[in-house]
Amino acid sequence: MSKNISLILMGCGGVGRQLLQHIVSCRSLHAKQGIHLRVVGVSDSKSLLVASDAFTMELPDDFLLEVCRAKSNGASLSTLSGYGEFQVFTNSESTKKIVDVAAFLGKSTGLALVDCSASSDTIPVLTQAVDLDCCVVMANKKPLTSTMVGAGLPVIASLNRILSSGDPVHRIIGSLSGTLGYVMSELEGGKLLSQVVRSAKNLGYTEPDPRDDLSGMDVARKALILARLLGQRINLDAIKIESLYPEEMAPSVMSIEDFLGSGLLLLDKNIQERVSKASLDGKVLRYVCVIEDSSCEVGIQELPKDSALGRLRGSDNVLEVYSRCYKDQPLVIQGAGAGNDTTAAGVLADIVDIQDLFP
Ligand SMILES: NC(=O)C1=CN([C@@H]2O[C@H](COP(=O)(O)OP(=O)(O)OC[C@H]3O[C@@H](n4cnc5c(N)ncnc54)[C@H](OP(=O)(O)O)[C@@H]3O)[C@@H](O)[C@H]2O)C=CC1
Ligand SMILES: N[C@@H](CC=O)C(=O)O
Repeated sequence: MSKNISLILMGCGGVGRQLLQHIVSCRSLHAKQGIHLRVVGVSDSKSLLVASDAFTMELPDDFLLEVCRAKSNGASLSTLSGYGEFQVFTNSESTKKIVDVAAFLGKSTGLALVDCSASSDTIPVLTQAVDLDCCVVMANKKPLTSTMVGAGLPVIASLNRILSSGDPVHRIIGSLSGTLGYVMSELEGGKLLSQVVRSAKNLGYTEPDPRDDLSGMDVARKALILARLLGQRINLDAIKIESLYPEEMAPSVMSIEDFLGSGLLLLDKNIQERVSKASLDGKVLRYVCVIEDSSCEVGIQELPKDSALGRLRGSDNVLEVYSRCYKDQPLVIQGAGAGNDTTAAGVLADIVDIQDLFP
């Protein structure tokens, strides 16, 4: 008999939909592993669909695939009402219902809230769910306690392993943004910033608003998660962050359409000059986070072309970890750092990892 892992998925964008597809396609693998992922609810920014009786029922696989189809076509989840045995809740009702289900399942069968949104609006419900003995698994970094640093890469798991062996980590330098890794490496080939940012968005690497990446905020959130893991007691405002666009192009001033259409073009020249200047010294630009002792900062650095970070291509993340054991030669973690498939696979691995917390 399989162990059931009940879950509610919040967010059916690129990552959330891919996660549902992975869950469905891994059914026989999971059956061999003695587990069954029971999806009892899914939500987007406007609605929640939840099995009529979350204790005994789940959303069937054909319905989960229908959710993926509808959401890829840009429809809201509420358009699926009438498809099967589930209830539909909207806006504030959704939060209340998730908390109800969490209260009911948290202490009985167990429940994981899986946050694949890109919103900080989920924080209150996540907090309440944890208080109700539920687990949380997050691709979303806005709650700042996510396990999602480096998309599907084993960054946090590796650091936890080093730290728990008593090996103190004293420095981390890394390119932790799939978007900015891709952007910086493509600029070397002479492409324009405006061109490569649009490609990164089309490839699914960027946040819904690419300014979340270009401002350095997405990297800063990941850096904060790592800095805290190393014991730094800091908040985001303690991190020095270099933004790649000026204040007058901030989301509060300029719409995303204007930014992508005209704002970005104004940034092309400056960054091209920086790329050319670095190249004269045999260097390349990389947007990195540097965490050491009690400091944490994120921004552009000129790095040797033939270093691990300098060789980075595409949306890879590269992280160099220096500790007592990895003193002269760092531990290097590298691989795809963005993309729906790899990120959803990482989320799925995190869900499977918490199976021991379910009865
Ligand atoms: N894509 C990647 O490579 C990586 C992404 N991540 C993280 O994964 C998360 C998801 O990314 P991605 O799928 O690309 O983003 P998308 O913008 O494609 O999807 C976001 C989803 O969240 C939904 N949503 C927004 N607010 C809420 C809310 N309050 N409650 C429930 N759902 C909500 C949106 O609803 P609606 O459909 O109605 O708009 C949408 O379905 C982000 O936090 C991102 O930082 C992490 C690592 C890599
Ligand atoms: N927008 C992010 C997605 C993953 O966190 C990135 O580019 O790294």
